[in-house]
Amino acid sequence: NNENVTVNNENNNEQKEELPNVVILATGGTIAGTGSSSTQTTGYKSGDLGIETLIEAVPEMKELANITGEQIVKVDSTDITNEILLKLGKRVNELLASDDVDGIVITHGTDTLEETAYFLNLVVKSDKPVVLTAAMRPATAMSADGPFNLYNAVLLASHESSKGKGVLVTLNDRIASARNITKTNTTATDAFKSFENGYLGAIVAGKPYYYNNVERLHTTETPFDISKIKKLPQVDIIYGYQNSPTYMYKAAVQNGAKGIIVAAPGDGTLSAKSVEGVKYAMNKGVKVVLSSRVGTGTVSPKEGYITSDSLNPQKARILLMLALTVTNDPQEIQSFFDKY
Ligand SMILES: NC(=O)C[C@H](N)C(=O)O
Repeated sequence: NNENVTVNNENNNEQKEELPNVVILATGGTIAGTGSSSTQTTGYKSGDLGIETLIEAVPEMKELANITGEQIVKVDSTDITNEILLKLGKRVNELLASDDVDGIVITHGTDTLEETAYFLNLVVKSDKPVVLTAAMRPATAMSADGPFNLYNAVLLASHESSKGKGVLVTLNDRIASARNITKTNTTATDAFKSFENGYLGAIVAGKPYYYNNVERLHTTETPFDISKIKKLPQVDIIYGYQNSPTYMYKAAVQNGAKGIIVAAPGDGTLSAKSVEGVKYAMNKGVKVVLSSRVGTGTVSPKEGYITSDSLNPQKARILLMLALTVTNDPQEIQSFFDKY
């Protein structure tokens, strides 16, 4: 059983008083992935290595912080479930409530990293740094990107200047807000891009440089309290395309969806058949949010519909799940999309 293993990189009397205390929560992904050769960069085993091995691989982190590690789960990020999100969010809040923890790093798979990052951005109740990092190349690959990304994440998590900026994501020496970062490439090491106000900053010569502020509200500024939530409402995403049928909306409703995100072809545009599906779902009390499959841009307001602002479908799903834990009022839900 690899869950909740706690390892310290130093025994306690070697912990340095003057250094901040950073906890690394490991969830799996390619950063913990292993292949059969140094040139294997696809088809490797995701989430294979434990947190101890990740920490041992980057002894330089000990100069930055006293490091403790915990294994939350060991999965490919496509297997991160709502239950895991809740477990992770609750653990982060529990740790940050302690005076002995100054910051948190989360290692994660890249495929759904933006979903977990945005979830935490909405539910963490602290202004201490929470930083997600990942890798595009497995730990066994030549020029693996994981170790330096992990080092940079610990650097950010232990830095005063990272406080109060919401949940951060770092890969490739860049610092991004969880709100704006997204994966844009299947395999390249520069897969992550930050849209809207771009990156918050960069890490240069071992120092974070912040240039932009986060305008959207986050962490302590949201009403979402997961401490007592056992299950998140089911929200599904339905793609829009030429000739798309209505039955997927019916299937979602019949299978218990409380919310549906439409990954619409353009600016929240719906085909006649999609409108039929959306109306069917809305008549059953299901909340429908129009997002876009385009990848960038804001969905403009539409009379009678909730729109996702600039949140892509997978992030809109995260916000709608949380919104439905506090309200069923479409106008209030829209106000969350306008603010967060
Ligand atoms: N680069 C990665 O981490 C991809 C992997 N499939 C994951 O998301 O867990």
